[in-house]
Amino acid sequence: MALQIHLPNQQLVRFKDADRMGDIVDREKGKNSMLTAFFKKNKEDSNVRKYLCKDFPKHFTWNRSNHCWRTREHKSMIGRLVYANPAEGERYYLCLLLCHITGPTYFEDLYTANGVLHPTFQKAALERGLIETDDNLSQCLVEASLFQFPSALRRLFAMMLIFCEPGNVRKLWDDHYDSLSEDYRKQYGCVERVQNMVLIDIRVFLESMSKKLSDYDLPNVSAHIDLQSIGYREVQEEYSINVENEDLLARDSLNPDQKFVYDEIMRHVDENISGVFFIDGPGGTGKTFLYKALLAIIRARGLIALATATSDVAANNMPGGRTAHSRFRIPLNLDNNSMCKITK
Ligand SMILES: Nc1ncnc2c1ncn2[C@@H]1O[C@H](COP(=O)(O)OP(=O)(O)OP(=O)(O)O)[C@@H](O)[C@H]1O
Repeated sequence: MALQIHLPNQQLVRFKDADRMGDIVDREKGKNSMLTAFFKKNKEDSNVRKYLCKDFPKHFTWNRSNHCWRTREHKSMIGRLVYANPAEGERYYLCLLLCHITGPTYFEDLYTANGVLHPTFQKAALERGLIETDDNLSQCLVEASLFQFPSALRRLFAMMLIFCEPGNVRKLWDDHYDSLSEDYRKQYGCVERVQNMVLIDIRVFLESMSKKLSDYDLPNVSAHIDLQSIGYREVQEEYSINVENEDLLARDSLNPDQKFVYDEIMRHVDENISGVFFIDGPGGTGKTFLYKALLAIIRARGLIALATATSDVAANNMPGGRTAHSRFRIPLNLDNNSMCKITK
């Protein structure tokens, strides 16, 4: 049985389109979720406090109509918590705490570590030693700065923000600002401009992963900075894709079918004619080989070729490949008015 985990006052509420807001509130007011009922049970009965949240279903059954836990009489049941991804932030830390703390009676018990009430579950998890400090991230940036260009470091920094949830983003930024901005500091004298350029680079990476700079405790980009530079960065990113010699030479070893497609597409490029092509063939017949040859020749001419695929695995097979959702910022939930945002 999977236990639904939610942040304080964010339990799942089901309602029909026609339901009135007031009725929904009245109906849900006194209702316990699996989690709040778990707290309640712990509060009422000190004997059950020895169980972790995930083990609760082994000993209790969930009564759907009364929204409470009842002692399990017969069959055994294996419980589990619903999966939470580190990128979910606080919900992830709540799950982590619930996997280690027995008998909480309120959310406050989980916010508390070493007798201190912390403002976030993340801080409480950190104080309890359940997560590592940012030292490892900091160490990683120090190591990377020894052999990576600042542009790669900025990408790494953005990746850390998205996937590693640093506890103190501002400190990480302050500690590594010199390495993150090294190239811009050499080119430009204006301190404000350098900071803006570093932030805009990070913002581009974050936005390509559907995150915002404002989601993190980082300085703001000055309002007067040229917003076109975001588009400019994307163009720069495309121009910086390395063209492998092997892919350039692939043109000479295309088989007749591949050559036919290659010539047709390149004719459109050469004569600047728009066109849409659909290349199909059984697995292993050389479609990717052909795409690589096309991408290489177009990029070697100083033109931009965006390589996208619907899956990450397929995108990674092409140099500079990205998923279409990430590249064109395609919303996950589509309706008739959905639009993609990509700067031209
Ligand atoms: N003209 C060619 N000359 C030499 N090797 C080729 C040629 N075409 C394809 N190959 C090789 O054949 C193998 C399969 O090709 P590729 O991965 O391009 O196929 P695919 O059609 O994209 O497959 P899938 O649909 O499974 O992704 C690769 O190792 C590729 O390098």
